[in-house]
Amino acid sequence: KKKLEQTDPPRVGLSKLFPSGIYPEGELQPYKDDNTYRITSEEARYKEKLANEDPETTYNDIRRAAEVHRQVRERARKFIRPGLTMTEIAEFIEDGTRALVEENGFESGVGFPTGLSLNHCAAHYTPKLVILSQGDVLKVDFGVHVNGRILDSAFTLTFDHTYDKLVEAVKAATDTGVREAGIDVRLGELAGAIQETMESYEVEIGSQVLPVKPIENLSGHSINKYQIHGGKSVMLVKNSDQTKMEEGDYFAIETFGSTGRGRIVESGECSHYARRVDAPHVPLRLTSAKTLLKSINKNFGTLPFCRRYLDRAGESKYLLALNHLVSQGIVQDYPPLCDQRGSMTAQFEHTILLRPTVKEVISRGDDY
Ligand SMILES: O=S(=O)(c1cccs1)N(Cc1ccc(F)cc1)Cc1ncn[nH]1
Ligand SMILES: [Mn+2]
Ligand SMILES: [Mn+2]
Repeated sequence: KKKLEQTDPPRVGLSKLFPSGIYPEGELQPYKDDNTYRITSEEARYKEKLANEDPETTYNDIRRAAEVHRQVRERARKFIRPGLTMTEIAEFIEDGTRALVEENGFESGVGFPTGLSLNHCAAHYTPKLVILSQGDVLKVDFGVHVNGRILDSAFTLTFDHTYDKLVEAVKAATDTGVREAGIDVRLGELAGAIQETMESYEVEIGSQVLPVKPIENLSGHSINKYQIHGGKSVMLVKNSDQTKMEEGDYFAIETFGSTGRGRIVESGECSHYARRVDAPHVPLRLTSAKTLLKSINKNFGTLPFCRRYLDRAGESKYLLALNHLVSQGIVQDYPPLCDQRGSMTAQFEHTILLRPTVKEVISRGDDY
């Protein structure tokens, strides 16, 4: 009997490819110095067993999300070529994600809007009527969730070799961040390690030699159930944040390098939003805001969404209501984050899990 395989474009739900319901573990990295445990190794193994005893546990959910991410991105990397529009690329990724994760209400689906940030723009940017060009540096950042466990991973695509050193610098810096992360590691220290790797690279553009700068006001972040930003941030430059990474934390380790200022500003029309987990219960005067909030709660809860997703959910003429929800602090806006025009930025991002006995790089693939 021929083995059932994934198609291209990707459309076969993963439950068909993994009938056992058990999804592959990510890359395991031992913690740097094992004696940092606050608990004995027997206790650690016992906790491990509890958390991992049957395939329906949390670990298995995010591993399923990671396998979807790997299979979609493997095909997206081949599909994405100059001449395509950003909308065609976003729809390829989201249609593939929805099919493979077998989208089903709040149990599984797209984790957040696909980010397709071009050139000097680093994050939260998905231009509509823009066509990809040969010289572009494209950051592809998309998410998959299973039962609210969000897999957040991103990579950079280029179509010529001009910025190879920038891409190499950021891939190395993200791998440093992944390698140095661990239970009890201080966030400020981890940022210093990332900065050191990033700054050891430079890019030769014609006769110019440009240093690769970490983008000082972007960061990695902890991730909670249905909450893309869990409250802890991993900056990309050394700082005095003594906050420690803790056992059981999920972290998105993402680094950004730039040939520009190394600093982003919010710029352009916002497309990414999310209802705040701690949204205040303010009485809404604007009826349209009340109905839009109901639609956001029904369709997305606290998962990030974008205007395309509101259209897809049947909403229309919602901009005033959306801006009102933002001004009332009920919805958080995530505008495009861009360095100076003419500069180039790159990104790589992995989601890791700090298990009691071992660090798991859940989103690791043979591509990055
Ligand atoms: O910049 S963030 O807002 C942030 C970083 C640190 C603290 S909050 N952000 C979280 C997020 C916001 C909106 C989304 F639609 C998806 C994710 C990081 C990120 N963007 C893409 N991948 N990862
Ligand atoms: Mn991301
Ligand atoms: Mn992230």
